[in-house]
Amino acid sequence: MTDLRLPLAPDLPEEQWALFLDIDGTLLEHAAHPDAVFVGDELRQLLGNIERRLDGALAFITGRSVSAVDRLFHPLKLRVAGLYGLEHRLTADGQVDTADAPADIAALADEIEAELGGRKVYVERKGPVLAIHTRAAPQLLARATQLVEQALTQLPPGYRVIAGNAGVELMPLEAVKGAAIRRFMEIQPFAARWPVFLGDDTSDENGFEAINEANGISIRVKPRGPTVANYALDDVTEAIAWLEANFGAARVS
Ligand SMILES: O=P(O)(O)OC[C@H]1O[C@H](O[C@H]2O[C@H](CO)[C@@H](O)[C@H](O)[C@H]2O)[C@H](O)[C@@H](O)[C@@H]1O
Repeated sequence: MTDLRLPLAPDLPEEQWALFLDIDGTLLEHAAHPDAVFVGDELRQLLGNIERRLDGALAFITGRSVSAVDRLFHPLKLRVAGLYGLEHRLTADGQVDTADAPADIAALADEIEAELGGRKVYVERKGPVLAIHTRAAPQLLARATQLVEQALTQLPPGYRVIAGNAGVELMPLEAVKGAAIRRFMEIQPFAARWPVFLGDDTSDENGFEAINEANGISIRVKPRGPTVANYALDDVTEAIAWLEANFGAARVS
């Protein structure tokens, strides 16, 4: 991992780009609850314009489920890797392919919710992925992490725990953003383009690795810790301004 003092993302030259975007903390400011984020019409319009200008080579790469993404950005529908790549929608209007879950984690979610649910902790059930959000109760992050790590010991092999942004998530090992990006890069309209990925979180690091391997442009928004990304942008506002400047109305891919 490289130093935190990364150069700011530069203006990109005219090229055939493929753009991959994390959502929370990159395109959207964080909110107290996952459903409380704000998606403005300007952002919807910008993303729609970019999608057209890149001939469709734009995909969300997110920890949210595809259905949650569609609800947030409605009526805009884009290509998506949801649940860290356990779900894929390879065309904007296509079907959602979902990987099999190694185990049913609903009972574990019930147990964690029974202890923490009434204490401002939100247990987000995403099928094979479980997110415990402690943004509204930061003093319970350590306990939430402990409970999820205990849950891991009750599951068959094939799961891992990662730190979320103000929370912790339990997910299958196959849930990795790098694999999701590589999958898109094998198909049209992404193949043979130069990949760009903007993300802000630990779970985005492996996406940056996939981008770096392909000699693409990896950008960490608001870097707070070690990162393998090549460039940085200060915050969500700067990320959107950079997207507008490089892929928005004034530019053609
Ligand atoms: O991969 P991402 O698109 O960045 O999604 C990561 C997780 O984002 C959401 O949780 C985070 O954002 C919430 C809204 O700001 C915030 O309340 C929470 O504390 C954050 O962890 C989403 O709810 C998760 O499912 C995603 O995995």
